[in-house]
This record gives sequence, C-alpha cells and structure tokens, in this order.
Amino acid sequence: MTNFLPLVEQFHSLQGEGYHAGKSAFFVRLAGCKVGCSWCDTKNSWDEKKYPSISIEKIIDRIKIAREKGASFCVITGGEPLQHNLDNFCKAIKKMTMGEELKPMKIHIETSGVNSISGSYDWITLSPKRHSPPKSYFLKNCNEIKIIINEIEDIEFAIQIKKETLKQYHPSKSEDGLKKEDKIFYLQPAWNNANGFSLAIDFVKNNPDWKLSLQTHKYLKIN
Ligand SMILES: C[S@@+](CC[C@H](N)C(=O)[O-])C[C@H]1O[C@@H](n2cnc3c(N)ncnc32)[C@H](O)[C@@H]1O
Ligand SMILES: Nc1nc2[nH]cc(C(=O)O)c2c(=O)[nH]1
Ligand code: SF4
Ligand SMILES: [Mg+2]
Repeated sequence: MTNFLPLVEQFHSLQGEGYHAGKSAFFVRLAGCKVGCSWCDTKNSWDEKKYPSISIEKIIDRIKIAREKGASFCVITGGEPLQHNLDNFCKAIKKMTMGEELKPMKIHIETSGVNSISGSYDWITLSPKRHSPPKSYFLKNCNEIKIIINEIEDIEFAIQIKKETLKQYHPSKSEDGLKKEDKIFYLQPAWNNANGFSLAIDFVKNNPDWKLSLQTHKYLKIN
C-alpha cells in the first residue's frame, strides 16, 4: 500500500462546486488520470510521471496547517485520485489530524468512479463520465452526483444515471443528517461552453429535482 503519492498541487481555497460550495477547504490534487475527458480543465494532471512522489506525512503536514487556519475539510482530487490506493492516506489523515479536543479532519473526494474504492470518506462527489461510466459502488454510496454538460447527449446521460442511481437503494444515514439515498443531483455546465450552460439551465428549470452547480472559483479567479 502506498505511502507516497504523486502530487500536482495542494492549496487552501473555497470549495467551488456542488453542495459544499463556498466553504473553506484544503485541496490535494493527485497526479494521474487515464479517463481522458476531451474537455477536462485539469489536463496538466494526467501524466503522473511529471510530478514528484511525496510522502503522505508531508502532504498531511500541510493539511494540518490549513486546518488551523480554518479549512473545515480536505478534498482529494486530481487527476483521478482513485487510480491510487488511498487506504493508508485516509487512515493517516484521520490519525494525524485528531487531537485531544479535535475530531479528525473530514475527507471529501472528487471522482469519476471508474476505479475501485479505496480509503474512506465523509463525502463522495461522483462525476460520472459518458465515455467511461462509473462502478455501481459509487452510484450507491456517493453523496452527490455532478454531471458535466457540453451537449444534449450529456443531458440524456444524466437522466440515465439518475435512474440507475435510484435503483441502488441504500438506507443509511450520514452524520450531517442527509440520508445516503438523498443524493443531490447536479448539472454542471462545462466551463466556457455556452451550449452547455443553456442546456443545463433549461433542463434544471424544467426538472426541479436537479440543481445547477457552477464552478464559482473560476468566476472569482481563485484556485
Ligand atoms: C478535474 S476533476 C478531478 C476529479 C475526477 N477525475 C473527476 O472527474 O471527478 C474535478 C471536477 O471537475 C469537473 N470538470 C473537469 N473539467 C471541467 C470543465 N471543463 N468544466 C466543468 N467541470 C469540469 C469534473 O467533472 C469533476 O467533477
Ligand atoms: N475551488 C475549487 N473547488 C473545486 N472543487 C472541485 C475542484 C476540483 O478540481 O476537483 C475544485 C478546484 O479546483 N477548485
Ligand atoms: S476524469 Fe476527471 S481528471 Fe480525468 S480527464 Fe475526466 S475530468 Fe479530467
Ligand atoms: Mg477544478
């Protein structure tokens, strides 16, 4: 199991997307992705050979500092973070951020769901991809689903994913009171794609069980 991970960047910012948008968060962007979305905004992260392998303790030292400054959770993203086995990393985050009067830091993950699960999470954001659909584990266990909209076929894919997800009933309750089956379904327009924006807005207007997610950090010109 890995104690070193290829790291693109780590930064303290606001979660820009989805249910937790606007909250103080620390991001760990791991390198490596084989999913290859043509519109990916993080293509620089795909080739893990370009990045140094950093010890998980060193990564967590920065997580601890960010927490002292106010980050309320850390977001593991990428690249596709689950290309790596994250069991040790998640365990170490929990262990190293726990204090006498301090609960362990919450861990969120952003994933396409194409790899097997490893690690354990307080929040799973699943962003399913049309050309490489997610494993059913993620449809069942994620907290939110965020589909990126470029063209009409993405809306059709979103409808199909929601149907599949609702088939995977999973009656358990998370700490914040949201039932696991109460997933939140988001359409997120692909950045700078006017067609994606108008398709997503029209669909959400007519389908109130969906919400719009915007990449608010990009409007704010922050990380
Ligand atoms: C860069 S990905 C990394 C995590 C993981 N590989 C995934 O796709 O979920 C982080 C989030 O950004 C979304 N994303 C990537 N490129 C985007 C774009 N051009 N416009 C809007 N969202 C985008 C992804 O769908 C995902 O929800
Ligand atoms: N501020 C901010 N919020 C984000 N939410 C998900 C991101 C990601 O790239 O996974 C991201 C990101 O890159 N920046
Ligand atoms: S899965 Fe995520 S990181 Fe990989 S190409 Fe798609 S959006 Fe980019
Ligand atoms: Mg991003």
